[in-house]
Amino acid sequence: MSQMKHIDNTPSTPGKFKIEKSPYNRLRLQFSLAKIIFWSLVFVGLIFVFFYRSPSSSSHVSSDLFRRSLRTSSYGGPAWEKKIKASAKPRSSNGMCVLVTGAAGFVGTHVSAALKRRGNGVLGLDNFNDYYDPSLKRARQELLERSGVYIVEADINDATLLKKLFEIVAFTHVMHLAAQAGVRYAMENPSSYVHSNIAGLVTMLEVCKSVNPQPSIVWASSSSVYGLNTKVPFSERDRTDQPASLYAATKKAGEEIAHTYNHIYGLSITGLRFFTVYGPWGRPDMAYFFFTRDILKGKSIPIFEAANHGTVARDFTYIDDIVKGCLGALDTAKKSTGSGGKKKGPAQLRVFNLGNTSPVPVFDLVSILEKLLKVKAKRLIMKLPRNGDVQFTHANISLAQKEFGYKPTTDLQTGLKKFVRWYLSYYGNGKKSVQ
Ligand SMILES: O=C(O)[C@H]1O[C@H](OP(=O)(O)OP(=O)(O)OC[C@H]2O[C@@H](n3ccc(=O)[nH]c3=O)[C@H](O)[C@@H]2O)[C@H](O)[C@@H](O)[C@H]1O
Repeated sequence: MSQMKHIDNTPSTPGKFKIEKSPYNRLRLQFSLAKIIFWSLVFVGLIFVFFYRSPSSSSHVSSDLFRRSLRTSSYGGPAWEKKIKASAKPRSSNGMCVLVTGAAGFVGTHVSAALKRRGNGVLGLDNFNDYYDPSLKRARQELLERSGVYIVEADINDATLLKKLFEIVAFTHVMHLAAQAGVRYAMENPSSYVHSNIAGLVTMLEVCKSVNPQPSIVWASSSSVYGLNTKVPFSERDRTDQPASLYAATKKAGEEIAHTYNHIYGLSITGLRFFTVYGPWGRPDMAYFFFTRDILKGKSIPIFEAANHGTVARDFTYIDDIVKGCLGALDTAKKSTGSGGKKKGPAQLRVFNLGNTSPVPVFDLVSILEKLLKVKAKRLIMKLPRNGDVQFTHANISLAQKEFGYKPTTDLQTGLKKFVRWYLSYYGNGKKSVQ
């Protein structure tokens, strides 16, 4: 009888679901249905994740977007390629042809203009981000366009675009200046440093290693890699394993990444450790720049001092000297040895300090500005914040001097005079607002 009951309760065909008659079986059916629905959803979800989140498909998505933008906007098309070719064409047939990343930036603009002036082919690349007033970057772009340098508007993380640029032009050199700069901002927006200074650098090197011929690369490292090093003046042989800010750490990481790409792929790479570069068309986030703005506005300026009233000083380096250093590094860069992503032999790997060799206390910087602006500064003495600033920097430049005759010639007084003249002509007497 119990067996009968069992058989009776077992459905023979879907149409004969006697189970419905039993509350227990109804529950079991509902449970099974719920299980089927649940696992189906999980399955569909996994398929979704696989197709939409896998690196290869996301690169398809981005390359699709790129292709779309090639067709519809300023990217792509014969007119776009013509502009690129014209900008990158050297005056003489065996001349250098340089891709300058961060071309609308402070150093990028000056280096691009100098290269163009001496007859090199130059193409700029910049993402025009709003870390500081983008209208200043646009003004620099206009300046460059007037001298025949075209800037492609894109991010260095856009590998598809980078590859496309190398298809259009066989760049002999890359001057890689695009970066997230600023020591203190790294506390506010750390990921922007990883995005530009690490991921962006790797993207750029990946493209450079895979193209044929591989270009030689010169790129911007920073004096900040010396971090807590106390041995002065800073020499390239000194330790750089104690960065004091995330900015410094990403630049130091960049130097190690450069070693890897040189070692594995035969890329010729030169890193330049810039020491607090200043001058006309400079960066508004830097002290000399916003001190000028605030002194003119009658606002107080925070001047940092170290413990026990210790002097904070910088080896301020004028932009024209830095430009000479960049050109010297490009001119002495040997060819990369790899091709098609394969190393054929050892390649050049260098690091140079580009500083001024005479540190000046920030107090003196302010005194010089007061005289030039003819306005008394409202000084607000503050303790050096623990957010990345180091007490002093001082470059030993003998290596760059030996290798390409680097010799800075502008003292802070002379350089600031040129900066102030530019500032007043660009912004007026503090009336035009600086963001
Ligand atoms: O050589 C570098 O590798 C770096 O140089 C630059 O960093 P820094 O040398 O720190 O320049 P910058 O901020 O102008 O401060 C100058 C001085 O003013 C002091 N300072 C600063 C701000 C303030 O409010 N008060 C103050 O006294 C401050 O303590 C310092 O002593 C670049 O920004 C950076 O991107 C990187 O390229």
